[in-house]
Amino acid sequence: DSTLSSSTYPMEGSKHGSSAPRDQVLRVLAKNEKQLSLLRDLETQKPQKVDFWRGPARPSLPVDMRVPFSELPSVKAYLKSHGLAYSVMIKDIQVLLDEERDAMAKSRRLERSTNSFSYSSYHTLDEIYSWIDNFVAEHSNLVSKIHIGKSFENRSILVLKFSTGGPNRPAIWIDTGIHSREWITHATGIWISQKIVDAYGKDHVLKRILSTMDIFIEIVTNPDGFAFTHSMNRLWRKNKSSQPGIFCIGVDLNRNWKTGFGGNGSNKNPCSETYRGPAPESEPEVAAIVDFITGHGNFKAMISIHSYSQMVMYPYGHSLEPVPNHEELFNLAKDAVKALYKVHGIQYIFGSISTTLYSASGISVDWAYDSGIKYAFSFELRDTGQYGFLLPASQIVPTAEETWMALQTIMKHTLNHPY
Ligand SMILES: CC(C)C[C@H](C(=O)O)[C@H](C)S
Ligand SMILES: [Zn+2]
Repeated sequence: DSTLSSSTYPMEGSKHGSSAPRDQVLRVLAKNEKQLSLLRDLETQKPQKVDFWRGPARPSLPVDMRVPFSELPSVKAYLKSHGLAYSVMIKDIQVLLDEERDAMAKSRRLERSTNSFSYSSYHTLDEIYSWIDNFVAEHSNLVSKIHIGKSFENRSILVLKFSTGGPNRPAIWIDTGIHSREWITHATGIWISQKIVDAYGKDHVLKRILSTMDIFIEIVTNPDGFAFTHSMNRLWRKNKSSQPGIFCIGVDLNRNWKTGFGGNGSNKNPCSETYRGPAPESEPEVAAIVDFITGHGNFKAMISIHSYSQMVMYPYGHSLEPVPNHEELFNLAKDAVKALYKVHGIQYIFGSISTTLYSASGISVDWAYDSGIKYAFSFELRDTGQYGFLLPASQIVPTAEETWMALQTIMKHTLNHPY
């Protein structure tokens, strides 16, 4: 029931998927709008020929697309016939998938033998949920676990609350994993959670932040999709909701929010990777967050973390209209990117979503902004395409360390600019 003909990768057990995919990821440099629209046409063909890892945005930004092995000849011919220059970015996805799975198996053996948790490895949903229980039990003075709802397939949706007391303090929201294939984001969310409890006693900025504000982190924002990336399709992006009579599965949870819902930059085709769903907040994973944040009523910042491309962006995605405090957000994004760069020399770009990347409607940070949360950002973590979503586990800690500095910059600004 995947939207792409041949792209299932049974991860557990079998060495090679049932369909030995040998899919490739091509990087296409479109010279102009005409060429970009030729690429967009590829997505809507039946059966879907390509899965955009980086969708058509602007001529200066590369388009990365995964092509099933069986479609490679026709897609390459299509590109050539339209004068679309391309290079092979990943020549055989299965090699990276095998390396990733072997690394996880090795780490799992070590974790079990030493009864420890490795912050430099990727984990399954069950491993993350049991880490959450141990983590909360170990740091109950600072952390608690909140159950904000159930996913479409009835999995618990969990949020970590970091608080030093006081009812309903001004709060900061961080979510990772809304797109299930963006594994570096869950791993970063876990590392950052650990960093908060580690640094709380020592880091004076963090101490100041937690003396007046609460921090909420939702690590697995799309649990059904995440479980599916481990079981059947590592490159799954959406949730797993289904509708009677509709063949394709899943809604893009970052197109299902009310603000700008249905605009261009989202797709009404259920087989599209950016399918917005039948109605705003139709998806339980989105409704749970909306209800929680609205019910709390005192959130001052939202940071939604994605991968990949190395960007820090702010609203709007659904319109080219600058938001009222766009200058403040531009300067804050610039400071965040500078703080990030200082750690490992990784260069991010920044700006508003619609001008920096592409128009995207029904996204979480536009909803947050229009709900009064003035400091709303969407991060795109490493890398810029060498590995894409299949970023090696060796880059988890370096990525998390630099992301932490960007987050601290935004949290400090929020603390110093109460509203
Ligand atoms: C704020 C938006 C544009 C983020 C983007 C997406 O949801 O498409 C990620 C890169 S997947
Ligand atoms: Zn994403």
